[in-house]
Amino acid sequence: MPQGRGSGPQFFFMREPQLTLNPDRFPEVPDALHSRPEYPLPDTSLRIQPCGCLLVLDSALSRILQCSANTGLFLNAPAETLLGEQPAQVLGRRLTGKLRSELRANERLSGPLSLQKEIDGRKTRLQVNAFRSGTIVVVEVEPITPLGNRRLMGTVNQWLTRLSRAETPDSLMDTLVTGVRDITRFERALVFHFDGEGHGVCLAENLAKGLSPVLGQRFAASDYPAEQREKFAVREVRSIPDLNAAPVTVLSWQTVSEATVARIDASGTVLRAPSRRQRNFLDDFNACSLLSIAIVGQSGLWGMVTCISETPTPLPPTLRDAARTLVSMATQRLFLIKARMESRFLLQVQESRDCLVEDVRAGLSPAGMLDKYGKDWLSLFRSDGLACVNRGEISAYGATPPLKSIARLARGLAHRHGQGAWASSRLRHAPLAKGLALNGCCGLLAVPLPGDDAQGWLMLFRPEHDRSFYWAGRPEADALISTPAPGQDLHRTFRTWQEEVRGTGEPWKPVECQAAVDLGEDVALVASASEITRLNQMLRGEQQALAMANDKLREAVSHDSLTGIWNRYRIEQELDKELAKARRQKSPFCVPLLDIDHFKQVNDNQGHETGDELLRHIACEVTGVLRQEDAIGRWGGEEFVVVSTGASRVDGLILAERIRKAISEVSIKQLPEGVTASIGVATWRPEDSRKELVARADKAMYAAKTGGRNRTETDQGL
Ligand SMILES: Nc1nc2c(ncn2[C@@H]2O[C@H](COP(=O)(O)OP(=O)(O)OP(=O)(O)O)[C@@H](O)[C@H]2O)c(=O)[nH]1
Repeated sequence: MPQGRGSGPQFFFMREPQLTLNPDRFPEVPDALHSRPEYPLPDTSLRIQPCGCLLVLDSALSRILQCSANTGLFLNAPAETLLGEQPAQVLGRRLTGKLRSELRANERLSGPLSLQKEIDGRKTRLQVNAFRSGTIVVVEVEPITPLGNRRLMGTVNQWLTRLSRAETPDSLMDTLVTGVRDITRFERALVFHFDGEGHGVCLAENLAKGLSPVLGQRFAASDYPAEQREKFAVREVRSIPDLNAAPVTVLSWQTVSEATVARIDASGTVLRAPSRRQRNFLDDFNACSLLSIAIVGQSGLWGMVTCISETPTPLPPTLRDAARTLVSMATQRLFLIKARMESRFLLQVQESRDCLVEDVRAGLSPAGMLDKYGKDWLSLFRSDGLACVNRGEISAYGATPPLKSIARLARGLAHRHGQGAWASSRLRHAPLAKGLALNGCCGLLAVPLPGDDAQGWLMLFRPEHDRSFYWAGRPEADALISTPAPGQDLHRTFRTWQEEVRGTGEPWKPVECQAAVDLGEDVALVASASEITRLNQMLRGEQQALAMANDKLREAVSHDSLTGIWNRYRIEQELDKELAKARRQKSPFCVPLLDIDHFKQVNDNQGHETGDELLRHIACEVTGVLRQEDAIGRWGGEEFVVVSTGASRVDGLILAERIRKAISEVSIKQLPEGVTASIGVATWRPEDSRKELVARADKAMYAAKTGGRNRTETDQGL
């Protein structure tokens, strides 16, 4: 808390004005001014500080409509002699012409102008600032006090160089407060930043020995209402060299209508007298002088540099402008550093996204993505947990709420789908998390995954981030007095109050939300590519199964399931083909039909299984003794038909004997003595149908059976 150090000397600009006024109408004007009560000048509500004087001109800069009561001190012309006169009389023709031409196109001068006056026999340089406000022009005049031995330019340049070398916001702010204090000689220089709720946080401080620091303290938004902050972002500078210096009245020319007087808004002046709010703020610090310079970013007032002293601090416009130059340089540097930090972050996210997109072909599922990139993403987004809800499936990585809660969160977010990211650092208090187990997660950044089902989300979770806020005064108490009743004293006791903030996560930055939205788009892309890959794989699997089923079907249609050789249907086809060929080419062929002898006994004695095994062996052995171009098929039961293409009767007989021999050599474990077969060989005749041909082979086979079995007969003579 700042400590008082006693009151300082009176402000040096305060001199006795020359004008005399009615004390009833101008009670705040020092007594010396009230010696001419008959002087009927209309009062205005505007008061200025006595360190300069002010003129209000008409739009064409041809008349002085109003002026502060102290013009005599600075312009060598008492107020009553100026009202209604031409400004050129007091400002000179050249300066008035310059003002006129600059303010023709612009609202404000591009830079201050200067004026020289001889006051009390001494040449005095004055700084002139002017701006348009509606139909009037406000001109402020301040003396440029010599700075003695101070080499202001050199000092400013040194600080500008140091600011340009700062690499982090913290070092920049530290350099800024040190530089501004060095130039202005205030006792304390601070940087305040306004957070999202309008509270001011002291981020940097440079102060004289013996003063208590306020670094890190927070000032409630009610200390500096939003409307004031907005105005300050435009005005940019507030200077109060001496809070206790008596304000000077601004007087109006009698012919100026009351309506015009009422419309005059000179709140943009540097010289305007301190408001009650500013008085209270300075009282809190036991201070009596102030200089505030706004730090304005693209989205408005980011913060301000505030200098205060417990004693009056003369602040000639040159020093004020020098401090302003430092702040303006630091502002540019601050947003540059921030932009660089953000683009570094975005670049890292982009690199991760590039890797992810390369995985499109790999068909990485959401769970696979979290496994592969989860660690990187958590570190990039300063989070502890990640979840992906996609097509009803939930994948989680790191410290997240239970899957059930994630599903409920996704359902709660569903109506927001397509509206962009949803972020909270107080998840526990969000209606959508009501009653859910959160496993200590306090921050959630959820981005919708673009897609057909409009239900997908990428979620980032942050843990609880305990913080202690040190408030300069109790915020609730301030809120109570922010709209005081008339006459109520705005002053409050200045003391710090510690607020322990629990149950919240670290707030999400806008750039993090944007990066998460971009990442979500890629996650959705890879997830849908993975879905397509999965469907394709399924389709390929199904196609393979279908092909196998077709093969099996084809096999079943043409092959005998027990022996694996052709079945009757297929060997009949082969017979038909061979018959057609033989007819066409007049080429002979013969058909050996073989039947296992006493096969029933094998079944009866050794069992059906053994019978089957024997059939398989016989089919295999017989196939083995056939030529490549011959075909064999199971005709039924223990009967087999061979089609021996191009074979004559003799060839057929030789083949049949080879077959018979092969069968007689078949032996299996259960039937070591083996079996024999009887074979009937039919030879093609030109008039043959399939039926006739096979019937002759069958007859020949029966002849072999009846002839004693284990022998071959032909159809000769049949
Ligand atoms: N294990 C097995 N037996 C079969 C199969 N198909 C037919 N059989 C049997 O084969 C036997 C054929 O018997 P039979 O027609 O009496 O002829 P056989 O016992 O071989 O006597 P002959 O032909 O006169 O030498 C029957 O017992 C059928 O049940 C089969 O796929 N597996």
